[in-house]
Amino acid sequence: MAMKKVEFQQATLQGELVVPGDKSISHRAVMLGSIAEGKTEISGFLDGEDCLQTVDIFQKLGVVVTREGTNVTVESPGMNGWQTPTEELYAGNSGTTARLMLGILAGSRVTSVLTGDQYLSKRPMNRVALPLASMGANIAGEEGSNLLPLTITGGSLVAIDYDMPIASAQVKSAILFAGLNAEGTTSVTEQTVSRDHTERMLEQFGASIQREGNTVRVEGGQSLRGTTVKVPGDISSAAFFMVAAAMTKGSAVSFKDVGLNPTRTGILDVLQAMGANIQITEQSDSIGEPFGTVHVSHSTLRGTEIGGELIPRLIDELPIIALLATQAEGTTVIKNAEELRVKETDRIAAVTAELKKMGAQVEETEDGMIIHGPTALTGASLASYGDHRLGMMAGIASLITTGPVTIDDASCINISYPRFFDDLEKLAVPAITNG
Ligand SMILES: O=C(O)C1=C[C@@H](OP(=O)(O)O)[C@@H](O)[C@H](O)C1
Ligand SMILES: C=C(OP(=O)(O)O)C(=O)O
Repeated sequence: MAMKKVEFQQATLQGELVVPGDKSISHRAVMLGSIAEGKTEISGFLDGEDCLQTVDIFQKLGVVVTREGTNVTVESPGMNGWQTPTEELYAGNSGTTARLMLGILAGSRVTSVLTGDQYLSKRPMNRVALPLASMGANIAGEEGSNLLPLTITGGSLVAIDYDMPIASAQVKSAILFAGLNAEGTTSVTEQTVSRDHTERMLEQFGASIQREGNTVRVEGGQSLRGTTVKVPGDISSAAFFMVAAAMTKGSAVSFKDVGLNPTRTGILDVLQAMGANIQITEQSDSIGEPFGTVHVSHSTLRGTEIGGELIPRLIDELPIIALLATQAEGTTVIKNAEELRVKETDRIAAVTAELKKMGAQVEETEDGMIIHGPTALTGASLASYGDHRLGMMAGIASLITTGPVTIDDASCINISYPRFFDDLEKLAVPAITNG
């Protein structure tokens, strides 16, 4: 437990920030690099706990993964050359690791046991285990449980056509990974489009996939070859400081080389709809993923409605968006976000409870929140629930509260943004020196 007191006395944020590498892309680069035969060189890798857990799992499978800071090299014999692990494969707090590994291990030649921390062990795995079972996967829980720990006995799989009942890139990716090893052509159809990093990266590794409308098809039996992956900055991490810059007077921050994949940029749409000043420059997609520099500066904000197809495009940003809404004039409605209830914690209940402790006017609904603003917030003792996004929301809240914010356990922030407080201190200029 690392309790942390944060006091910024209504600071202003100014300067330039290079946020850490994208978490979703970092996981997938190590996964595909390990499935592929040969050498994969990754730069800009996120050295947060979640992605390091993915590295550790492949090392236990006999893949040589070496890391020097944010440069990672993966040397693999290809997935048919993996060794049966002698230890359990521990996914830590990472839902992405657990769900995607189920899809990968199901079609491998090894038997393994996948485990997770106390939070991950409560998160639903049936969303992947059931469609994988219909492909012939052998995944078994303890005494009939469908939660982690799960034993996966790799074996031959058959293709399926899967209509996704929920918008989840983790489910889509798990099925596509399994489809790579299945007999026939697997298709996944989404009602609402979720992040498409898996599809993009499969192509980078030499796989042939077909994308038609909301359907992706992958033919089984393809072999992948190692490649070079450049990971852009994580817009989900940048979102915390984007919100901070938008809501604190006098702030102006530039985010360099941040990922701008359209399936991830819902935060920019919301900031714009709320009246924030945003400019995007230096755009490029030379690395298989669009990226660029985003400039955000303070302005008066108004409430907005967030729901429908926008939700998967900003799902991890909703805790910090809820804080932003407390500073906007009028009402912000967040709906269709019931997926928040099965993240690292129930993020609807947790965000509502923590914002209320600071005096926010926020109401919990079944599938979201209703927030009225603007409200002056007061410092409070906040809980992170072991959830990195809650911990960072509390850290950013300290910029606008009168009095300090105390976070019961801030160590969970290392899951996705180990340098979070360093970056916060680097950008913060005490209001008093700014006049
Ligand atoms: O595929 C991914 O990398 C992720 C997908 C999302 O989860 P769901 O697929 O459960 O929506 C997101 O919340 C998570 O942080 C990362
Ligand atoms: C939900 C998240 O991640 P995961 O599902 O990988 O634990 C997140 O990073 O906010």
